[in-house]
Amino acid sequence: MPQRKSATRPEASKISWKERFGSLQYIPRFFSKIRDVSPRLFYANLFARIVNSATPVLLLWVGKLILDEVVLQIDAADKDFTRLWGLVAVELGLAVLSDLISRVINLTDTLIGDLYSNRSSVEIINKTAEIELSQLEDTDFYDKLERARRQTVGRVSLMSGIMAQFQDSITVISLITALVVFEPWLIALLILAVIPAFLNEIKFSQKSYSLARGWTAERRELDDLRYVGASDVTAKEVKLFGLTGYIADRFKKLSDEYYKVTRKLAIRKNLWGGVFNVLGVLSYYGAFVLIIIRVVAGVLTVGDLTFLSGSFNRLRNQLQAIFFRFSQITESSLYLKDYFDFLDLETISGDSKSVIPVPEDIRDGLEFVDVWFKYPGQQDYVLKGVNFKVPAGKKLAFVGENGAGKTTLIKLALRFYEPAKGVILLDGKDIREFGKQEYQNLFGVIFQDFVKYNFSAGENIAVGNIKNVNNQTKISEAAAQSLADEVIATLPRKYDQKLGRRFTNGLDLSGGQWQKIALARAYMKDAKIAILDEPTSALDARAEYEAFQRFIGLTDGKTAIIISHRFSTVRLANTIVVLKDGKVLEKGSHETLMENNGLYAELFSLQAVGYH
Ligand SMILES: Nc1ncnc2c1ncn2[C@@H]1O[C@H](COP(=O)(O)OP(=O)(O)OP(=O)(O)O)[C@@H](O)[C@H]1O
Repeated sequence: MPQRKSATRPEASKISWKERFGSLQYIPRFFSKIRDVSPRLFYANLFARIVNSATPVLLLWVGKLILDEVVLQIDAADKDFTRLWGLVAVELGLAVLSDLISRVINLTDTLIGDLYSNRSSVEIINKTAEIELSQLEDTDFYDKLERARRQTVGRVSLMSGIMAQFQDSITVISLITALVVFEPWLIALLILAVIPAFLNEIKFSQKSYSLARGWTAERRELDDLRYVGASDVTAKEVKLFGLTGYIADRFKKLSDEYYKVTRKLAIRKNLWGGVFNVLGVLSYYGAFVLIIIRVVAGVLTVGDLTFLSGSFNRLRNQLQAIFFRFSQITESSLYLKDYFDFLDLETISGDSKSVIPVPEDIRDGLEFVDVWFKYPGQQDYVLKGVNFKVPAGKKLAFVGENGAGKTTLIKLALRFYEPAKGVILLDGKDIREFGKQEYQNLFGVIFQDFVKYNFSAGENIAVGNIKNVNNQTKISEAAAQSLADEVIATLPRKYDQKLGRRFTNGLDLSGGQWQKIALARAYMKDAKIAILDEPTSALDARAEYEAFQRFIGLTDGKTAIIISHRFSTVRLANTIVVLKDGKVLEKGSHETLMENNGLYAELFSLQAVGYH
């Protein structure tokens, strides 16, 4: 594995102040989404915050009145504590109320946060479904998706952050008003105390975002290494090949590099933060001394002293919190930009305006006419002028060496990608003219890398046509057709047996058993065109032969494409297309190809020898 040099690292891709603050424009859209999750909770939260924003200044004010009353009573000849106890009761009431409201705020924050995070996860899942495979395979795009996904939790704290900001701003306004009325010069001191710390905060949070963003790919690599090094899926190989040291080492190297840059930034941020904080403390004590002097001179009362110094201190802390949070908010809203960018992403090849209906029944067949294709961002063509036809109701098989382009042909037939040149026709019509969804619905496809869902056995079959997830008859029939019923009969909880090892009570199957389950998906829907891309490679030779014979028998009269490396299977097809380096080398029935004595005949004989 080539080691990358630190010099080639994306040294904190620069983000301008405009970009930084520009991202705040996403906040209204973000809030309207939050409100829509639950207007009741949202407005309750807002109301509670408004009420609670007034309590600090009220508490300080009542505290001042209490002290003044105490001083009054000390000197009074006729002591009367009625007012004093009344004030203490008010103070107590305010404190209890403030605590209760804080709890309401916390509760509604959590509830809205949970609801919103659930909803946005669903949104991301839905959006991903709309996106073209070619986009999903693009690294830049994948980074964007990654950032959007990672932020599900971050967005919740962003919400409470903004709400708290709103609440604190009201508190600050009330405290400032109190200070302006009493001692306006205190405000000047206050500005001196907080502005430098604020600028420092902004500067460093911007740097840390740039850094994290610049390192997205590396952080993804770290995640991947963490997964490879510590997962049940990889454990077998990692242990056997003794890879732990190698993986841990790679992880350590990369994470150390990342740590070094983040440490440097964290130290600088905290050093400067410390300096500016001292400035803040000095200004507070400056203000304190000035107030004391005025109290001693008799201009202010002792109550005023506690009120003003309390207000000043509270205001300083509150302002610092606001500024600190502000930089967090602008940082999170940069992620918000990633999230909305993702949601707003144009799905590239949407249907053209005038789509034509897909055929009810395939009459002519599926035809590739001089199809050329290369993967996005790649230099070389993977398909180079491919021509073949799957006549309606017939079975066609692809054979060819690894990497010849068989799966790519399927991806093109399914419109996951578009040909660079040439055209694919269904019943004589360019497949791009059909509505994509309707067109893709014509197919029943099982890929070689089919997904092993951590669902029940029944659901794992039903995914072939999820509408029928509750139709046990249909699921059992499909299982019987693919011989998955024999596998299911051995499971303790039969169709309800959870598969996979991820969850407790889950049961893993052998490769061949999984394939039988996956194969059953092909029988779940009455697809017009069935495609099996090597989903039977883990079956033993006899089982695969049997599976295909059944498949051909059960889909009699249906159009089907089969990819297999086993010639005993391939020969069952009506037409066989031999691919080599993205070109069709030969095509015809088994008999014709054997007579031709070309590559097919050679490979067939080679395998036949292997069987004897
Ligand atoms: N997403 C992709 N991006 C770039 N290149 C790809 C991608 N998928 C496949 N390729 C390349 O396209 C070529 C054809 O791959 P394809 O999967 O179609 O081969 P195949 O004939 O199905 O092989 P196998 O028998 O091993 O399954 C290969 O050289 C492969 O490296």
